Amino acid sequence: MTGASVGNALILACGNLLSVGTGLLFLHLCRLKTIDLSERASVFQVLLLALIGANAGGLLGMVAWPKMFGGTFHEGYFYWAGTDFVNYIAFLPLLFAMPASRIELIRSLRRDLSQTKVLPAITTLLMCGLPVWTDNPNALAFPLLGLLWCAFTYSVFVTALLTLLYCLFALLQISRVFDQGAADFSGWADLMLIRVSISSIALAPIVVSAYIHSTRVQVAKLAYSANHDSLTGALSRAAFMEALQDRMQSLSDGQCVTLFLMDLDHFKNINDTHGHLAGDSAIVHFVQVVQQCLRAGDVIGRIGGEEFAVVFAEENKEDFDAPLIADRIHKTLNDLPLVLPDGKSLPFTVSIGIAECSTPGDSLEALVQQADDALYKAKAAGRDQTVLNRV
Ligand SMILES: Nc1nc2c(ncn2[C@@H]2O[C@H](COP(=O)(O)OP(=O)(O)OP(=O)(O)O)[C@@H](O)[C@H]2O)c(=O)[nH]1
Repeated sequence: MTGASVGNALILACGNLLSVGTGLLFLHLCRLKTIDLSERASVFQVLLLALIGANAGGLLGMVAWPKMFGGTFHEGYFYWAGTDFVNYIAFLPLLFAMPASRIELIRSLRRDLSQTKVLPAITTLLMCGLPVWTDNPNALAFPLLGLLWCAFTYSVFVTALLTLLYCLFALLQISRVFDQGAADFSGWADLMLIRVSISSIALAPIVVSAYIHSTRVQVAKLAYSANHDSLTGALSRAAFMEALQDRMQSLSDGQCVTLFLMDLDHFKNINDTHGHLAGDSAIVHFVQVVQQCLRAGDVIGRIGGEEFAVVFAEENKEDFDAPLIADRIHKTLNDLPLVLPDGKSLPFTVSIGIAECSTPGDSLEALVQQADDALYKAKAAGRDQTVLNRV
């Protein structure tokens, strides 16, 4: 199909198989199913994979080149290895950054190349005009600035896609200039050198993108652990107070902010009788029960050891029935007791203090104080019940 003789076609196919097979063997020996480009070390893995695969191809090139084109061994090695290296660097990042599903892929493209974010891609495209206009291979480094802007703006996948397009464009441009004799190439060595330089240029945006992505992932993890309780996943005290403050500030006429303070009853007994681990399980179980009784947008926080709070999403003062929700929590906790590892169930109860405020400008401290008073009353009245205070 390529016009090569059967023998040559066989050699080309063997070269590709050897190169790809060696790369796969490398992944297998490193116990890597794939390379996660959001890891910082991933670019070095891609580089190593490309070098190993390209060198395997180069070894076959040493044998094949003199037979096919009558050149020397070392020409065969450099041509073959260089071509494979550029191909690997162009395609591997895209392969490893490819989203798992087609839906994810389309979503990623839509998100990154939406009207508001398309400028870096367009700028890169325009920058590719300079090498075309000048027919000078040195100008092929010019679009790197645009690609780096893309790396700062887009996901690793979209950056890898744009980088691949740049590589294809650059390789075509070099071949065109080489074929026309438009530039001062002194032979295959120069051609290969510039191809390998293109792959180095192409690696730069991938390095930047992988670094930015892994930093974002780390920051998101840190932010999550700073704002959430590690045992239950509920908001931490500080993050909950911030959410409550936001709710109070966005309060408008006709709405109310409702705060639940909930404290597990005789929790010390659970720890003393069943051990601390059972106590931890009871805390986790309680949060799951409460979450079942809430709607999306309602926020639960862990305020202290066995004390929790809930603030509800925007509520219409007339329609919202806070005691009804509290009753649902009591009932669900009663119906679904914690089951211990030995199969025995461990029933426990909760006391709930509710405070509501419907006047914009009321203070958060007053609301918390009212809920705390209500909780104290619920405890004093015998526990396993709810008391409501209105600010
Ligand atoms: N297992 C476990 N226990 C906790 C945790 N945080 C707090 N506690 C325990 O919760 C208990 C709270 O005890 P108290 O404040 O006396 O309250 P209580 O026994 O629940 O009694 P009342 O609140 O008056 O009904 C203490 O024994 C704490 O050690 C936790 O994360 N895990």
